[in-house]
Amino acid sequence: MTTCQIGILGAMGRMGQAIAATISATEGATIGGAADRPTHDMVGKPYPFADVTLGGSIEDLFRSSDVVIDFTPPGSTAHHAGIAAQTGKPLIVGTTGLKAADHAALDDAAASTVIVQAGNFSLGVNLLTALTQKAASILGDDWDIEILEMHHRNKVDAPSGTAEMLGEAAASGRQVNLEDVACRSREGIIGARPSGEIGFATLRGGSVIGEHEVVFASDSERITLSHRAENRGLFAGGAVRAAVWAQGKPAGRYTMLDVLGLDL
Ligand SMILES: NC(=O)C1=CN([C@@H]2O[C@H](COP(=O)(O)OP(=O)(O)OC[C@H]3O[C@@H](n4cnc5c(N)ncnc54)[C@H](OP(=O)(O)O)[C@@H]3O)[C@@H](O)[C@H]2O)C=CC1
Ligand SMILES: O=C(O)C1=N[C@H](C(=O)O)C[C@H](O)C1
Repeated sequence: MTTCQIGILGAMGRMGQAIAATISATEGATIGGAADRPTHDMVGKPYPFADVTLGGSIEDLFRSSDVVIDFTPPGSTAHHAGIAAQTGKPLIVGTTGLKAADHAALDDAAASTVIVQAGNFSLGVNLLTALTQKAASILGDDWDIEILEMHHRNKVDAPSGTAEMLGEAAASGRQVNLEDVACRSREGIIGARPSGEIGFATLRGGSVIGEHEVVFASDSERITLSHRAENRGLFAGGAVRAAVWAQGKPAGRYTMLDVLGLDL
């Protein structure tokens, strides 16, 4: 069995550390390299979670790896996608808060390599998106859809990538474009809720790993679909599974649903 050498980008972060622990416990996978922000204090020193030196060069990380997993803050994804395209090595993107330009760069890179991108790599959340789409396709506009999320105080983007995935699933179930019906924040005298709106609410506090609820509310009953992450290992496990899956796949843009073989 050949070993998949996985490079970790954002290796000193919360997710980087969880990914290192997962790779170390995964048969058939090893850490091909670890890199973080070039100005990070630890660059050039031994990476505490594997027998490699922490690097600051993304190009070097791609060179030493078969596949790279990227969980870095928003802002660098388009750059990372460009290097994946140049090297032809698969890139697994967990970063959230992506903008249209990031998605365009990922689409471009997917012409020459494998890109797997997901706002959430857990099995439970990906199943929740399927359930959300199904419920939204059955329930009419007299059911209001609201998506609630809570995360730790250090999260920098809102709504979460998962909330956006759930919003996309609800909109697709209703056969509408999310951007035409989304309301991502409310304040002041906002008037009555428009029919067909898909609303979002963001909570931040403490060390919450990730909690999401999709509420379907009618005049006489309410359905709530929810997911709670108990640790970061579930995201890391999904990302490492995606990295191993990506090896040898044809160039293209994929999601965790492709990796899991779930057909929405
Ligand atoms: N899709 C999914 O399933 C999940 C996605 N996420 C997403 O992953 C991302 C990271 O989350 P988390 O690990 O909690 O964040 P952290 O801030 O803990 O970790 C990010 C790491 O990346 C480093 N970094 C910053 N800029 C760069 C760069 N240009 N190149 C390389 N490394 C860099 C940071 O260094 P420094 O702190 O010094 O700047 C830090 O060590 C977020 O967007 C989050 O929403 C998180 C969990 C699950
Ligand atoms: O930043 C986080 O921590 C998380 N981010 C992802 C998101 O934005 O949905 C996934 C998970 O909920 C944790």
